[in-house]
Amino acid sequence: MIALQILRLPHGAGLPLPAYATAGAAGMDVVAAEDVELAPGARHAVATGFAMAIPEGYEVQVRPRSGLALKHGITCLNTPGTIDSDYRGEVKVILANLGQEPFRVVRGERIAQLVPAEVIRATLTEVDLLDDTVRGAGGFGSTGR
Ligand SMILES: O=c1ccn([C@H]2C[C@H](O)[C@@H](COP(=O)(O)OP(=O)(O)OP(=O)(O)O)O2)c(=O)[nH]1
Ligand SMILES: [Mg+2]
Repeated sequence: MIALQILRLPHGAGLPLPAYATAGAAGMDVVAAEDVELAPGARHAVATGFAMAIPEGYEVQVRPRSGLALKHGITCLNTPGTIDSDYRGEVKVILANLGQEPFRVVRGERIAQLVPAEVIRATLTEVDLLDDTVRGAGGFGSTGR
């Protein structure tokens, strides 16, 4: 459990803050703060009406909702979206319509979910040679279908 600070922005007035739908839900559902019509193939950074402060060492991932994906072809284009711990701007959900029909995003409807995660940072050491492995440079289906 981590504590997130959330700041409601003026256009988020009256909207529910992100919330877990059930006791065991992994993600907090996020609602849209604007109405948007998404044509097939279109994308839009949908306003959520809030900003937040995430503790250092964590991120928050923005993930699609499977119901919207399955029924309407609506996904988060950059899934999982990354909210950095030092970001203080409005959280936006980059929705894309991969379906065949126009999709209407309605203010107040749940469009995505937020999942906090621990961040492991790395240091880089430049070397002249990498160690040998059985896989070597094989990838992208090298082991068969
Ligand atoms: O779905 C998303 C993804 C990102 N962001 C915000 C928070 C994040 O901290 C910032 C930058 O995101 P990212 O690093 O993915 O984008 P970038 O293209 O690398 O932009 P930047 O140069 O600002 O890091 O944009 C969102 O609100 N929603
Ligand atoms: Mg970035």
